[in-house]
Amino acid sequence: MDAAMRFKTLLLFGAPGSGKGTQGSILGSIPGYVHVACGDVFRNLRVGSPLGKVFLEYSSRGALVPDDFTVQLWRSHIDGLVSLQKLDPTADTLILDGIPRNVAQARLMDDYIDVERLYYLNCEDRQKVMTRLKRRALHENRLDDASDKVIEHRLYVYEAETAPVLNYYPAEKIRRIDTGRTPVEVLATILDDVRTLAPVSQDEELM
Ligand SMILES: Nc1ncnc2c1ncn2[C@@H]1O[C@H](COP(=O)(O)OP(=O)(O)O)[C@@H](O)[C@H]1O
Repeated sequence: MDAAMRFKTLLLFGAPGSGKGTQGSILGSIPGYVHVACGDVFRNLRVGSPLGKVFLEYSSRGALVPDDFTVQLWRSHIDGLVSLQKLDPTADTLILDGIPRNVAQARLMDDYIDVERLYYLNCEDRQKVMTRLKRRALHENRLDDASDKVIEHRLYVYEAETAPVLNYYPAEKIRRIDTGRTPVEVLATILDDVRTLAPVSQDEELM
């Protein structure tokens, strides 16, 4: 893709259970913003399909799915949104959650996305994170968060493979947000910043 055609993108970044999905789905309901959660793209694969089997094989033990496979799947999901006209590459801003999850993915995605901000949702309280993940596992029937062992492994993978992504993007694009607070407070902090980046609407330009 032409470099000038890269998707304007805001990244939601943070450990499992840090609230990326909660914030992403709210932000994605704002006109002009489209939320894509990589985990949801995987979970929507049919369990019996070859791709669905690959996903289950890795996610059930809390491991990352291989990079090429992940970025290709993400890319075809995005292409699908564009062809269904749910995403307008010339006007919309992508809100990505759960991808890139390591530096190799960040590199593979550079051709497609222009990262304007990375919101680093950080929760110091590990116990709070464990509680959130277990509650979600019960509600959403998620295999990966059903056992302490798998959760521990997911948190380990985050520290070892995902956290280094923070050094990949320029520091001035990163905003660190404490997610020990309520979702409303976290949202307000993100929105305060998002509005400084929001494109001026055509109506305003005409005024
Ligand atoms: N970008 C990615 N790269 C590799 N694996 C991924 C990626 N996104 C999701 N997965 C797989 O899907 C699982 C669930 O991801 P996700 O729903 O984003 O969980 P959470 O937000 O709780 O971390 C991960 O543990 C991993 O196996």
